[in-house]
Amino acid sequence: MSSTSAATILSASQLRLTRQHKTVLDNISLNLKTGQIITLIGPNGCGKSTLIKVLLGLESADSGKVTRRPGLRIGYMPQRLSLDQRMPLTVTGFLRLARGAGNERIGYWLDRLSISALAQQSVHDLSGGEWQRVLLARALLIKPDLLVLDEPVQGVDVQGQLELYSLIPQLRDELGCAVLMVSHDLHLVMAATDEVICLNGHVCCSGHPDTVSIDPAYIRLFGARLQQGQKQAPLAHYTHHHDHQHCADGHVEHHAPGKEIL
Ligand SMILES: Nc1ncnc2c1ncn2[C@@H]1O[C@H](COP(=O)(O)OP(=O)(O)OP(=O)(O)O)[C@@H](O)[C@H]1O
Repeated sequence: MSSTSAATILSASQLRLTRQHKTVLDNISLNLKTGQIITLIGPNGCGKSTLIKVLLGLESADSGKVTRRPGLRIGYMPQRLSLDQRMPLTVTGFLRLARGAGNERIGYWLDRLSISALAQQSVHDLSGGEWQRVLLARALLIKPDLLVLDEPVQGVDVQGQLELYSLIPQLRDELGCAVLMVSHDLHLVMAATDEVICLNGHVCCSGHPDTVSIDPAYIRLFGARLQQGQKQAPLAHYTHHHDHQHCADGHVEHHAPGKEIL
């Protein structure tokens, strides 16, 4: 399905949120359609997780509007999920707690995510990467219309990151859902996303990776492209090509044209 003709399932308009005198979200608007994969990127503390929580209705913005399609099923893989260490819980037991999770579906997703061998293992004994896959299975179990992944490759080794990112468009196709994810791994995520939104309190820049990747501004933002004959792209650098400055209290000071800050 072409994302331009697809239905909007979630939109945000002019979101603003301040916490302890710091502007965390400043005039954020976005539109997410069925089948679309949008990735939020930006430095630590730039508001990515907060934006996700506001979009999901877990936190309220001070102003602005979030509209979710009525009845929208959201599978959310949070950045962190603490479990009571004293509670004995196997992976299967944990997944059974998800809404609508029967043994057959649990078995399917464990197999699909290559973690069947962990089915009876205690959740407290999982490695970081294994736990991420279990959390992903949990998000998938509810047959989401929207899959929200907050840093899905945290604690995952490089091979595992490649596998997980290549899985995301497959899951989108299989479920016919939209995906909204947070990532720091620009070079890995480019192939697995339709649109990148670069956040730093406000939206610094955004666009389709194919278009953005041939734009000189993209190269300044995310590093050099693959050169002819080069087998591997250099790791993307996180640098901002800014026409504005972020002040300590979160407000943004704009500069006159020609006075850009790199
Ligand atoms: N309840 C709160 N009270 C005060 N400050 C908060 C609160 N919630 C978030 N913040 C601040 O808002 C900013 C954005 O936090 P957020 O977790 O959204 O960042 P992030 O982009 O997800 O960061 P990271 O990449 O490190 O996960 C941070 O500076 C954080 O300290």
